[in-house]
Amino acid sequence: MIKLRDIHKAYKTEFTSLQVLKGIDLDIQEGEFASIMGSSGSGKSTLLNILGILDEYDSGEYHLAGQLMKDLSEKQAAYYRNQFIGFVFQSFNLLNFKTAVENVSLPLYYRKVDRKLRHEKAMHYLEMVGLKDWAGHLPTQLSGGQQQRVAIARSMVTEPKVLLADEPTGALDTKTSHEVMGLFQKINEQGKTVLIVTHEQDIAKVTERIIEIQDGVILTPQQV
Ligand SMILES: Nc1ncnc2c1ncn2[C@@H]1O[C@H](COP(=O)(O)OP(=O)(O)OP(=O)(O)O)[C@@H](O)[C@H]1O
Repeated sequence: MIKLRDIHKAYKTEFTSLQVLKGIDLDIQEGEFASIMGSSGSGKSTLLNILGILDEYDSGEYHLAGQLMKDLSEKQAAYYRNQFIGFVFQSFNLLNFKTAVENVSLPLYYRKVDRKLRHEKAMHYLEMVGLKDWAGHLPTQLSGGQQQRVAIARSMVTEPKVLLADEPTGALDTKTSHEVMGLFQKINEQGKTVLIVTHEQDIAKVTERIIEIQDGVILTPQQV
């Protein structure tokens, strides 16, 4: 599903260049449930943003579902992102003036899905995350864990093949974190490829595979 070869990425300003990814090689098979672990600044989010086609890389190759992701136009990038990727963020990124069901259905609005179908699908995914009865609530009326569930439902509503989550439990307490991880597990069991960035060992342990990143490279199993 995902194949990275010798990926390099630097953040450049006029006078400085910070090399963040220094030759990433990684294969993720369809249906995997994996986490990317590493200390702060090791390049986890940078890597996830490249995987999610939210950012570009400088050199190397990224193949998503057999397709090389390089020099894409805005339109092409949006196409692959919409087609393949769901994204969940640490800070939920919900619209506070929209209800839970409106938040979940928003990606379908952008896809010009008609109102009735949008609502049906959004309700289906809200039910999947256990929030059917909270559909009419605003994010501010929900707990952090509930808000993250809404965000997960929103990421699933377009039926992506790959779900990427950047520190999805970073703003949650331990109990709620494990409930949210249980939800990712359930989503993975339904056949989705799920990749989670975390710096917490006990969160990573929930996944089937832990990928360790250190100073811009992935450690081999022998190094971990
Ligand atoms: N847009 C940017 N412009 C310049 N430097 C950046 C940018 N984004 C990240 N960096 C720098 O790149 C390095 C890696 O950042 P990244 O966010 O990928 O690390 P991380 O492993 O996800 O860290 P954390 O766990 O703290 O989120 C850091 O030194 C960071 O300051």
